[in-house]
Amino acid sequence: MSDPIRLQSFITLSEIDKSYRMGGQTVPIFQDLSLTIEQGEFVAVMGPSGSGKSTILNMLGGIDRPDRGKLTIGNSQLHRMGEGALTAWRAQHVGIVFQFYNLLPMLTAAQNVEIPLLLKPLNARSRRERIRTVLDLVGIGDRAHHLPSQLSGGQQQRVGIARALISDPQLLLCDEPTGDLDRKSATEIMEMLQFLNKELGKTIVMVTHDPESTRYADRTLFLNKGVFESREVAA
Ligand SMILES: Nc1ncnc2c1ncn2[C@@H]1O[C@H](COP(=O)(O)OP(=O)(O)OP(=O)(O)O)[C@@H](O)[C@H]1O
Repeated sequence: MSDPIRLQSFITLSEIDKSYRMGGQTVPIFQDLSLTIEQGEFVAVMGPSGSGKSTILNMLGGIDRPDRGKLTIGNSQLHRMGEGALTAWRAQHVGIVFQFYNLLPMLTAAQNVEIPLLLKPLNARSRRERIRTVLDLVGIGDRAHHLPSQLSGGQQQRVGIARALISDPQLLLCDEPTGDLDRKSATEIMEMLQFLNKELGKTIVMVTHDPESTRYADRTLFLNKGVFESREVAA
């Protein structure tokens, strides 16, 4: 018998309103925004500065909350969760990859990757094994004891991806993952994300300004002033 949960979308934003308070004024970002993303999809989001791309990523990561509407990811109803529950949910279900890597400069690659595990009840050996596994997976097992300053931009981003993967989340949120990289490193990082999507089944939502990077996605969404435009991408 088919499992009805599997027939639902993995991510559903339904009639979302979101605004910010600025100097006593309310600035609306989204009104009635709806979107669905399937499990295992790789979705790119493009759009001009200020169109709301980061706000969407923040809501999907449980960092920011909608003012109104429903946001479900898997079986979790994020719009019903308080801050503590969202933090716990994020630690288990989401990995975030940043444009400027967000690595701590005084920690080695392995120590940076370990950070999300610090609050988990794991013994030192399983911790070390998991770290080694993800560093090998992203191709920098031989750089485990290097500091970020001893790594190239592409290698630092691999450490960032390893840190995002360490808790084995279903969802990866990538905020301009190639924005700080030259073309060759950008291509390597996009091939890595494609591998994680196609081979490991990670659902990926990636904000990008780089049309080349969208070629790796199943679907590209264009956001303009808080509204998704329907237009085709020239691959
Ligand atoms: N914490 C906040 N307080 C007030 N306004 C905010 C806040 N965060 C975002 N905004 C506003 O919301 C709008 C959307 O911002 P957002 O960062 O989502 O855009 P973006 O598409 O990611 O832009 P960029 O490409 O420049 O990063 C902008 O007008 C921004 O000024």
